[in-house]
Amino acid sequence: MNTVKGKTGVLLINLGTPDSPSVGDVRSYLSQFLNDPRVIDIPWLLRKMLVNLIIVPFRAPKSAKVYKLVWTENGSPLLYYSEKVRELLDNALGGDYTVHLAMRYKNPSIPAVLEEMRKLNYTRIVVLPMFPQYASASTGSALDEVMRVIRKWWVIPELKIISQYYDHPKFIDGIVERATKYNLNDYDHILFSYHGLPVRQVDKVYNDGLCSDRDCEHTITQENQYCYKATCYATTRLIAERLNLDESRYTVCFQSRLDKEWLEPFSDKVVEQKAKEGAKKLLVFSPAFTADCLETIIEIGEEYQEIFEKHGGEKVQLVESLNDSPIWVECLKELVEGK
Ligand SMILES: C=CC1=C(C)c2cc3[nH]c(cc4nc(cc5[nH]c(cc1n2)c(C)c5CCC(=O)O)C(CCC(=O)O)=C4C)c(C)c3C=C
Ligand SMILES: [Fe+2]
Ligand SMILES: [Fe+2]
Repeated sequence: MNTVKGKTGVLLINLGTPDSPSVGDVRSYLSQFLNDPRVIDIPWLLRKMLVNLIIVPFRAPKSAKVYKLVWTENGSPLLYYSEKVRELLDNALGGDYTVHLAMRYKNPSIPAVLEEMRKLNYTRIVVLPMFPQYASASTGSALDEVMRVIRKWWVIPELKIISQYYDHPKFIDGIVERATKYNLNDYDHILFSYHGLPVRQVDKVYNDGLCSDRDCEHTITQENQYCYKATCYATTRLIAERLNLDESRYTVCFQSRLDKEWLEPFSDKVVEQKAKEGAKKLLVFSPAFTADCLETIIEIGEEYQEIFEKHGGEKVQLVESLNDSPIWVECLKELVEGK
């Protein structure tokens, strides 16, 4: 996009996806992603060795196979839906705003999109990552990259940064609306499966002590308001309340772990446990993902289905992400307008 309608530029940011599902493109994506110190937060030399010599070479061919499964004629679902949302939000906001889209990793890149925005001389820029719950590895990294670029500009316009919005009424409405497609009573148990994080990353939110010293499963306070674990549980409580779900009917869990010391309970283990307890049908919400992607379509929709069947279950039903739903666009519009 190289024309400007209004005085405010909105920068939507999502995580990013490989340029294609080829092994080379997946390797290049994983390399950029996992060399980010906010993602693999270990000392520089150790990260370089671990990521470039072990994780990426072994993971790239395996991930490429899975990316081939998720790829459609429109390309990566994550990029496809993010671009649709950009277009819908641009229309919804009207003439005073122009909406741009960038990806934290690969393309369209944050530096390239910001350079386009710089040349448009906006009075104000609103930065809006498409992650409802703050995590340093997602929102923090996207904002870090935006600031790294903008700090070099001669003219720094008015900036508004939106760090999280897990409790925005329209975000919750959007997920509740997705659930209306399903009869909750048809399911033996419901999972709220969030992308996982290393435990040490949530611990770093606190000035002293650990996440486990707090009651992040049950309360949100000024101190834990940016703890990803606390906001995932808070998101779940807000959705469950609206769906009249008793606590005994659902489990919060964390998926996509890279090693053992990640947030628990692990989603794959909960799926297995529920099958062993006799559950036949599971419904799975994934409220950390605003667009369907590899982690929802394949990990939940296919890999968890296999695990569940192997242990006696029948159906794992994924609740579709917000994707390009009108309520999600309204939510983003209200966030930009400061509502
Ligand atoms: C909620 C948002 C996300 C957080 C927080 C996050 C943290 C995080 N992720 C990895 C490692 C991988 N994630 C991968 C894919 C992926 N991750 C997110 C979102 C968050 N990640 C999305 C939306 C996707 C899907 C992208 C797509 O193209 O569909 C992958 C790549 C896939 C694979 O090889 O399995 C990796 C690797 C870490 C290490 C981390 C925090 C420390
Ligand atoms: Fe991830
Ligand atoms: Fe916490």
